[in-house]
Amino acid sequence: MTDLNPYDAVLLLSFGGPEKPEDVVPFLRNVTAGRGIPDSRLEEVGEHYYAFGGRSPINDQNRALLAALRAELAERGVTVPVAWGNRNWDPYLTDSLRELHDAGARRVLTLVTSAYASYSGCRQYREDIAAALGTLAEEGRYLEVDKIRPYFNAPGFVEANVDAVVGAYERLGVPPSPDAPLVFVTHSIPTTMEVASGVGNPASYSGQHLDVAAVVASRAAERLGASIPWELAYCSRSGTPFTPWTEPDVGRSVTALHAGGARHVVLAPIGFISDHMEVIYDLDTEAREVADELGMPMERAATAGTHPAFVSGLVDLLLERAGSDRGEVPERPTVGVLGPWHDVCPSGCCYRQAGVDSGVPAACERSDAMLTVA
Ligand SMILES: CC1=C(CCC(=O)O)c2cc3nc(cc4[nH]c(cc5[nH]c(cc1n2)c(C)c5CCC(=O)O)c(CCC(=O)O)c4C)C(CCC(=O)O)=C3C
Ligand SMILES: [Fe+2]
Repeated sequence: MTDLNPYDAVLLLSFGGPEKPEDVVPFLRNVTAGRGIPDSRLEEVGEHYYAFGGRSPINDQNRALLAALRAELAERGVTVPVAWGNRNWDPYLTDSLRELHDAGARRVLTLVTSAYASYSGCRQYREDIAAALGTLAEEGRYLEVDKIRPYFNAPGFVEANVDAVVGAYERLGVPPSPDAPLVFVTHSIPTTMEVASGVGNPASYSGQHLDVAAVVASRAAERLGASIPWELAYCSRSGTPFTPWTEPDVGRSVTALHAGGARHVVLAPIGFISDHMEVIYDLDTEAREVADELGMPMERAATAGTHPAFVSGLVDLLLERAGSDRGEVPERPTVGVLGPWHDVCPSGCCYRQAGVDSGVPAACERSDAMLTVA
């Protein structure tokens, strides 16, 4: 039988986003607390949100994913509560965990809305979990939280992205070729974070993307009947101009492809799982302006969203993790060459800066037993 034992609750853990104009500034303060992001960048990012009525689509997308996960779990006979909590906005992680605790949960299995391993997509969420568990322990509420492995190379996520690339070329109406190349896009991160993401892992953040991109491109090419020239670009750089971040920016990439003779382009945001602000602003608004100015028809591939293969793949990962925890040896399917990531992070995994232990406690790693003693 399908069984989430020993876990008695599931938590969808995400970034959070503002829901109305008054939320924008306090949300940005939460995101950037102690991060050294210049005020000018914050004002600029605030404008992105105001341009969409002060509301990020991310919360509604998480509500939809939550509903889809509940339905898929129920379909498989798993009836545990499934909650949703955020790092930066209501519903906050601590409140969601408190509610789960008070409803009787003691062992919670988390999945974060970030598919790749890096400080921003892995350790930072684990730091938030540790902080929340600390707060709850002070209240006399004890919980243990585990997290599923990063799922960028899980078959369901990849299948959703293959469908998305095929769909984008169909809308473009032009087959893939050097005239119509594919640009995979993900969130830029500081190069120090990029280096740190590879320490103790089979590949760094960008290496993980390259591995998935190669598979997505070749499977989409098979379905489209033409090979796909592709590259990886980045969006949403912040920080000061003096700090190096992963490059090229997607706008530069599109411009360079045009200069090299391309006259159409497809963007595939494989770094993101839903059409949140980074996608609708940085790609659908900013990158589209670049393509429009060049007179280059552009299609943007869908994100995984609530694609059935993605949702059912996430449930597979929850069940897989439960099986491992029971001492079974479940299959851990992946695509590409890197293989499955660790279920439990090694203690030095995904620092913000390689070799620099910030001293901030992080949950879901090998040395966190103390945090979870009930
Ligand atoms: C790798 C990565 C992901 C993908 C993985 C994942 O999904 O987690 C991601 C997702 C997201 N990032 C988001 C929003 C923001 N990220 C910021 C800032 C930063 N992101 C970073 C990295 C990432 N971010 C980094 C290294 C910074 C610099 C500050 C720091 O070093 O920590 C800032 C501050 C202003 C700015 O500088 O842009 C904002 C507002 C939203 C919400 C969108 C919405 O509201 O719809 C989402 C899903
Ligand atoms: Fe971000």
